[in-house]
Amino acid sequence: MAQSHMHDFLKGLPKCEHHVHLEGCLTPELIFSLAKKNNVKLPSPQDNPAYESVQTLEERYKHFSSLDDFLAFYFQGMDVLLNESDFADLAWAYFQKAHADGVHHAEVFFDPQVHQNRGIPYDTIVAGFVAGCKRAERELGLSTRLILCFVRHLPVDSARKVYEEALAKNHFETDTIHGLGWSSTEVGPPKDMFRELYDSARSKQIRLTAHAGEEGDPSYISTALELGATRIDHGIRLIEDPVLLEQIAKQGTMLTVCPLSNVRLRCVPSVDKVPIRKFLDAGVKFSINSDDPAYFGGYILDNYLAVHDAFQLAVAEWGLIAKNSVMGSWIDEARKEELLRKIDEHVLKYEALLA
Ligand SMILES: Nc1ncnc2[nH]cnc12
Ligand SMILES: [Zn+2]
Repeated sequence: MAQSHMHDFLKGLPKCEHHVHLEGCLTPELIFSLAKKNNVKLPSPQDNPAYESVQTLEERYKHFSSLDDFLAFYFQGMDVLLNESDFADLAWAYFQKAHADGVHHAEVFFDPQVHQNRGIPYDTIVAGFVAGCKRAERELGLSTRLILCFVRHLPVDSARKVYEEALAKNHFETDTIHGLGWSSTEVGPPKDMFRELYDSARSKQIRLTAHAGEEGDPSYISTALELGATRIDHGIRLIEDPVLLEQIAKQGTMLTVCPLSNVRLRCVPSVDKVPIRKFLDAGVKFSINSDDPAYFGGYILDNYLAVHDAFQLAVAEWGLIAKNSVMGSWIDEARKEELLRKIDEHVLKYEALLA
């Protein structure tokens, strides 16, 4: 297919995004403007991480040496979020961009422990993000899911505290928060540090996902599965364990792959080394996602285009990826049917266009 047609096809292909951190949508422009509005003092150019200007920050983002090097900037950037409206505006900015990129359904992560640690109340964070989600549903027709992420660099006690607060407020039963994940630094803290919390959540039928197999070896993935995760965020190192790979393919567990993130965080040297072709050949289901688009040089469509550049997938293969993304979403059957139909129509139109 001609390149320009392929761009139009991928832009219009109905997408689901399952792996995007709302705090990872905080662009350098927004960091500097919110710092000014909220009177937050950013670290000086001599500090690490350093904040001098939008341009120097953007430049620095091109040279992350690892996940932890990135996380220092990611957690620092969040300091500028103070008010409910800051959280709502951040989510809304993401949803507008996602909608323009052809996203119909978005499942978004947030890291409440990190905000609570700097004195922001749980209610401020959740009310702001929920408002952004509701606005996207109302004004853009997107369906949304909000996933609370435990972070691996803070004590389990702080995760327990936020989990208990969400439970006490009935946020899981009222579809305010639709599931739990874990993220942040991978190698170092105990692999199963959230065992007790995930056991409890599992007994309450709360949906579970987990970041695993990004920098960490495949045993991080098997631990996440053992603790009850039904999706794996990243999971690219699955390719190093053929037995686990076969098990995941057989179970139909979906990986939420983030190609541009993997390159920026040096998990792979280039997009063509993300195991897209291997996953397709092995029947491993995956979606393609942006992770932290403000930090990694692209939103979801940029990730789709980068994968296409690297792998030259056929229209039918893109149709399969889009449909697997729908099937791996935490939505009801009717919404799944609706999105699957839209994908079929879109694929048919482009096949016909080029026949
Ligand atoms: N890529 C990533 N890996 C782990 N934790 C994260 N938090 C935000 N982005 C992340
Ligand atoms: Zn992530």
